[in-house]
Amino acid sequence: MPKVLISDELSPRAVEIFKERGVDVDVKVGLKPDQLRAIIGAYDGLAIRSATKVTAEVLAVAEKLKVVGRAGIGVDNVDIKAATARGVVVMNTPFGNAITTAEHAIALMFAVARQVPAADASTQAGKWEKNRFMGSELSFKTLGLIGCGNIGSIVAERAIGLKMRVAAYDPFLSEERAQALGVDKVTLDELIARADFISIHTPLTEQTRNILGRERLMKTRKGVRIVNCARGGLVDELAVRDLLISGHIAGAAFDVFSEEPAKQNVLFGAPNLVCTPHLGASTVEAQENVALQVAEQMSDYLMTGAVANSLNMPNVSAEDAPRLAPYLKLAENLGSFAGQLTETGIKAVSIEYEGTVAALNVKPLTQAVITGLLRPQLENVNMVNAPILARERGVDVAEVKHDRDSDYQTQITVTVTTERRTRSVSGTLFGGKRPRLVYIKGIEIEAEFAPNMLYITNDDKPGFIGRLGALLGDTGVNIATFHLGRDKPGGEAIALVAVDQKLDGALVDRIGALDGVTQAKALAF
Ligand SMILES: NC(=O)c1ccc[n+]([C@@H]2O[C@H](COP(=O)([O-])OP(=O)(O)OC[C@H]3O[C@@H](n4cnc5c(N)ncnc54)[C@H](O)[C@@H]3O)[C@@H](O)[C@H]2O)c1
Ligand SMILES: O=C(O)[C@H](O)COP(=O)(O)O
Repeated sequence: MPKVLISDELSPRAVEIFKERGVDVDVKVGLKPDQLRAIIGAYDGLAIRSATKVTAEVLAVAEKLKVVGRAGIGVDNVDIKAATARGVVVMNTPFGNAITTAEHAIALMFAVARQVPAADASTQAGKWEKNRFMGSELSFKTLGLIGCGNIGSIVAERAIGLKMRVAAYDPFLSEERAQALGVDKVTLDELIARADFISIHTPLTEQTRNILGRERLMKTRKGVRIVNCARGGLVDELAVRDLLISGHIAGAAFDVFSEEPAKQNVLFGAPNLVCTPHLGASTVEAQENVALQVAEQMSDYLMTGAVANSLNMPNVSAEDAPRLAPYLKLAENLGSFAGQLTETGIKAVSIEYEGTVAALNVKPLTQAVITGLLRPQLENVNMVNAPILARERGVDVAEVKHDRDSDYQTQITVTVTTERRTRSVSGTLFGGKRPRLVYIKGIEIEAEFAPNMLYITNDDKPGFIGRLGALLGDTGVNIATFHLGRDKPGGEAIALVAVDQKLDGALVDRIGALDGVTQAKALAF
């Protein structure tokens, strides 16, 4: 039974879902980094929000970990590169809290435009300062959105409903989408020059860090109001403080901070500042959504191999997962076959899909081929890190789908090019389930993959089979199956022999020395 650790506050729905789906679950919230490191080795999955930091150090000791599930959107607290390198799938729930967060941005915009929190504190302190709190209408003002993805788009729709004009800066926003939303697609400079309100909705990445830095903030319109419901680190907090004090910025609302929990921050105490403690996603509805979704996604992955909303793996739907399972086995075995026969550096691999398989989502199959191909050289390779490891090693990977009839109803061909040669191997599924080799180097041969196999190439001359059989018999090796193929009579022949035990190196050398043998290799699947 796979075991998951929930290390941040999640709706209890998550625990229910994990249990219903056969996943064991522990809830341990508020662990310090060293406490997390001490226990993470026991878990197959880790479910988090934004508090737990999934660092390279944590991942290094997460021996069994297969999946990190983020109940929410931002994954800047997960070292995705390190997770990928260790073969850990990282998934999030990209939509579950988007409406809630957009609503919070709108709420903060109103709060800062009408100084609601300060007016509330003053009123409850019995001051009745009716003339102190002069606000600004939102209607007909320009809202500048930096980032117009899921949350930014919802903010845009709501703002348009409030009669605001919306200008959006987002390099990935198409003109058509902007038109459909009713927003002006602008450059960042245009946005800075036009906006009365600026709301930021990008992830925190190396490109977006400090996107509202001091220089840019100083170019904003005097009296601008700024809302950050995305991530600390996107806006220069010290510059905002200075500009609030100077009066250039009329108000600012921050839900997120460069360091969280933000017990102290340079912004605190600045005039017309509204702060909330990272509450963007904190509604009952959003928390139910993300907890349920993350538990479903993680359980599906652990129990069936289905992958949804992953940031480092191609998605595999729950429907596709059982259909792909036998193909994954075939793909990995074909890659492994090629990898075990490859002694020198691999320069390129081409994976061709024909027949039924070509209609499937083949990305995971390609990753399975690369996994099998690299495993003889790299022990820790798996489907998640295989593409990166291949890229790091300069292996060019090509994936081709053929719309043509093949000899078999479904066929995968793996062609590996090394410095010395190009070798191809093809396989199919018998009965839709059982992986079979059907061609090696273009030579027809039909064989199942077995745990222990002997691969031999030899000259097609009489007497070889007898000599091989005698040697195996004399050394007590039992033959399970024996398959032969050749390119032409008297030409190059291949023998693929499944045996009942692991073959030792000395015996393989003796086989390699038999008359007519050009190569002998023990293979394991
Ligand atoms: N305060 C909260 O509780 C809370 C809740 C949910 C999400 N968030 C934050 O909000 C962010 C946005 O969430 P989302 O669901 O809209 O994500 P999203 O991926 O749908 O949208 C992000 C948008 O930012 C754009 N973008 C990327 N780089 C950019 C750049 N350099 N300049 C301008 N735009 C850029 C992308 O093209 C994309 O359209 C999340 O990454 C998360 O950090 C915060
Ligand atoms: O990225 C997110 O989903 C939000 O920042 C929410 O974070 P939280 O789950 O810690 O509230």
